[in-house]
Amino acid sequence: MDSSPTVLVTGGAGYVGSHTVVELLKNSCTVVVIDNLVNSCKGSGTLPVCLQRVQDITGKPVIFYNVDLLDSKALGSVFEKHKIDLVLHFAALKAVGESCQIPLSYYRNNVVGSIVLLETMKQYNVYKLVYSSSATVYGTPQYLPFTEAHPTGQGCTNPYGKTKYFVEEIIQDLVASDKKWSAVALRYFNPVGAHESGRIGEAPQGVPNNLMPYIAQVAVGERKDLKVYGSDYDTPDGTGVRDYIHITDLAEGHVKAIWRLMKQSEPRWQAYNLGTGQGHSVLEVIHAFEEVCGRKIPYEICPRRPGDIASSYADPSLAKKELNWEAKKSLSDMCRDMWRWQSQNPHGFEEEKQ
Ligand SMILES: NC(=O)c1ccc[n+]([C@@H]2O[C@H](COP(=O)([O-])OP(=O)(O)OC[C@H]3O[C@@H](n4cnc5c(N)ncnc54)[C@H](O)[C@@H]3O)[C@@H](O)[C@H]2O)c1
Ligand SMILES: O=c1ccn([C@@H]2O[C@H](COP(=O)(O)OP(=O)(O)O[C@H]3O[C@H](CO)[C@H](O)[C@H](O)[C@H]3O)[C@@H](O)[C@H]2O)c(=O)[nH]1
Repeated sequence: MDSSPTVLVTGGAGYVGSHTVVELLKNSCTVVVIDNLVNSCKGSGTLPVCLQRVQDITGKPVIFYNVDLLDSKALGSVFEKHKIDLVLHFAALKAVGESCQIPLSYYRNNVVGSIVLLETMKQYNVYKLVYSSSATVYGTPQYLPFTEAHPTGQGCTNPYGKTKYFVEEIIQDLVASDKKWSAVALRYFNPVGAHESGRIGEAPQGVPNNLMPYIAQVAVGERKDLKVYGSDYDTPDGTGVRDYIHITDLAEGHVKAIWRLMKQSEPRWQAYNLGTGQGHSVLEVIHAFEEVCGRKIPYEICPRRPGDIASSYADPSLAKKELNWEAKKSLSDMCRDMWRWQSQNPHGFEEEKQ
């Protein structure tokens, strides 16, 4: 990195945020995290456990504030205390099923929360933003692989997905309104795995919604068997195909995005796909996981999960061209690191909770 910016990371105690903080510290950034801990590890000291472990991994300090995005006064006081150069905005609620039950909470937290953040940034003359978006904004594929030019918003079937789309639109309007702003939306495909140290990883509260954490909990004996949602899709083996991406590769994509924003002279908006470009079926993931953990993953074939699509994978070439980023790690690497994290921390960060 040319210079070493001070980066505000919203939601930095979460899964993607904590892994990205490691990469930021490795790249000599000063990191200020805000998180209200609604979906993260807790802690006994001044730092949540996951960020204590980030400090152990990197040997560098993390500045942390337990602040809710919706609390504009508390948020403003963080901007008062630190000269922020750029914001990475991860904080959001992300459970698809829950978003259908409590949509207003999702719109308030993810959309209003983002607006409060953008207003505060403007108030403190901070105009550079990296936004955590999702391949979910593409909805049902009109073609594959998804390019950034694929239509967005039309097939978003749940409130969570709509919040990701709406915030992208809000940011684009803002960038168009004032040339001081520049923003990058990173559209993640399916982030999985854990830091190679096995010290930080994804720790879902309750029953995992996503495939890889569920498989890992079956492997470690926390759950009996996996339900495979559908075997009659139009895919090579009939099960759903996704573009799984190692969390460390994803985290590195954020550093590349920062680099670009720091250098960029023209104000602009750009979305980038962060994926490997390769799809893997549910059965392929199960078998890859069995290889690394040396255990059988019992599963049963069940009906399709409502709202699921058959296949989703990225064309990641724009990120390679413009960010000089590409995913390096294989499905086997993802499973190996996931297994190390899960087997060393069968209850996530819980042992160290108060
Ligand atoms: N993990 C995925 O599969 C995935 C895929 C696509 C996009 N994303 C996006 O990436 C971002 C991070 O996802 P994640 O998997 O790390 O989720 P996560 O739940 O692990 O992390 C989000 C963090 O934000 C915090 N948070 C939520 N609302 C907040 C608020 N109002 N104020 C302060 N903090 C708040 C939570 O406590 C949590 O620590 C989200 O925006 C999500 O929509 C995630
Ligand atoms: O217990 C499970 C869980 C999942 N699956 C299957 O595994 C595949 C992956 O499912 P995930 O829930 O892990 O991931 P999704 O692609 O459905 O969704 C994730 O990626 C999307 C982006 O593409 C959105 O960001 C969304 O919020 C996020 O959960 C799908 O075919 C799904 O049907 C199972 O068979 N059993």
